[in-house]
Amino acid sequence: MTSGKAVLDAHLVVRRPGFGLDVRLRVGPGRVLALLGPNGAGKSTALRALAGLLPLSGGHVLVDGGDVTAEPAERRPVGVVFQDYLLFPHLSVVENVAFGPRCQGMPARRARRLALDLLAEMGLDGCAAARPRTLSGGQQQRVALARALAVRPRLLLLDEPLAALDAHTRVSVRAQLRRRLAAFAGATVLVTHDPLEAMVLADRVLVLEDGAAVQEGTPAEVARRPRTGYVARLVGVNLYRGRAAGTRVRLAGPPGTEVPLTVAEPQAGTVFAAFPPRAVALYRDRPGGSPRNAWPLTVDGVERFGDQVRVHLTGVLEVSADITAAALAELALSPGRRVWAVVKATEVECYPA
Ligand SMILES: Nc1ncnc2c1ncn2[C@@H]1O[C@H](COP(=O)(O)OP(=O)(O)OP(=O)(O)O)[C@@H](O)[C@H]1O
Repeated sequence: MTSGKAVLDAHLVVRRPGFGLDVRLRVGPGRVLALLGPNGAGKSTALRALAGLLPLSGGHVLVDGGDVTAEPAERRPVGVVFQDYLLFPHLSVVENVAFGPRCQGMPARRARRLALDLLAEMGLDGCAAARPRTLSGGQQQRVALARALAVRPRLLLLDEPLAALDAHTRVSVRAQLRRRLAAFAGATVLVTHDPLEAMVLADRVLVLEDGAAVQEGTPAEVARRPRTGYVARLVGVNLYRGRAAGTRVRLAGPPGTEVPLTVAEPQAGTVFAAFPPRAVALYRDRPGGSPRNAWPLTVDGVERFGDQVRVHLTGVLEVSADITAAALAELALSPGRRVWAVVKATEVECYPA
């Protein structure tokens, strides 16, 4: 969000030898922001700074307009779900959930009642007396979420919330988590390096690389118009930079060369041009009808995904193409083979850089 009342308004500056984080975050009521980025980008550092577990070198953290920058973790209206949940192994599930409210001074009976209500909401009533380690990964994740919500936070922080789960469990827990987050009235910041998790769970995505925000937008905007090679690879699109004059774009090719590209909508100046691998058609010989975006390239590698095949091509451009297994056999593609790659102008997304 860019205007209106923010639950979270933060400028996080952290400096340590060899690494600097400098990022601004605004999240409105009921909204979910995903911090997406590669290993070492600073995602966990940002989350720990928001939680008050790491001092800031500069900047501020405002929650509902109140300055909590100098407040210790336990005095902030913040609930945290850590990557490996960090449930207390010697406490029962209900005691785990009641722990935060007890620390805040709530009488034991009320804290227990609140914890039982939260567990019931999460479909965990039957597990209240159990020890956390006897639960499944998905159940532990829900206990961790209930524990974070028990302190009635205004800001919910989730660190790689699904990373500890196996792929099968992750799908169902992701859907449940999405529903829980939709019901939460405060602001949520979640950290992930899984683009699907960011796309499914968040309203907005902020991409962090090397301690700085390189892109922010809705999941659809980020996926459709990536602005860095990291994002393009994540969402699986071919991304180039070039200079546009009308519908003609000159892409930077190998050093000292330019590769012409035709796009559908006129543009001017420095642009990004992106197209998905499924938009690339491959031919053994130069196709007739002289399509304008046709490049002779060399097959560099072939990967199979079920009955789809991703072909990596090199030459004047690096291009990924998705074709069917049948097309792969028909074209007899293998590394080193020369092919023509063709992309329609209407398939290219072109936007200012
Ligand atoms: N406690 C620490 N002390 C010193 N340096 C640290 C500490 N924790 C992380 N770093 C360094 O700070 C930088 C940012 O790390 P951070 O863990 O925030 O990145 P991340 O985006 O969360 O990565 P990952 O996805 O691997 O968890 C990295 O260079 C990392 O090596």
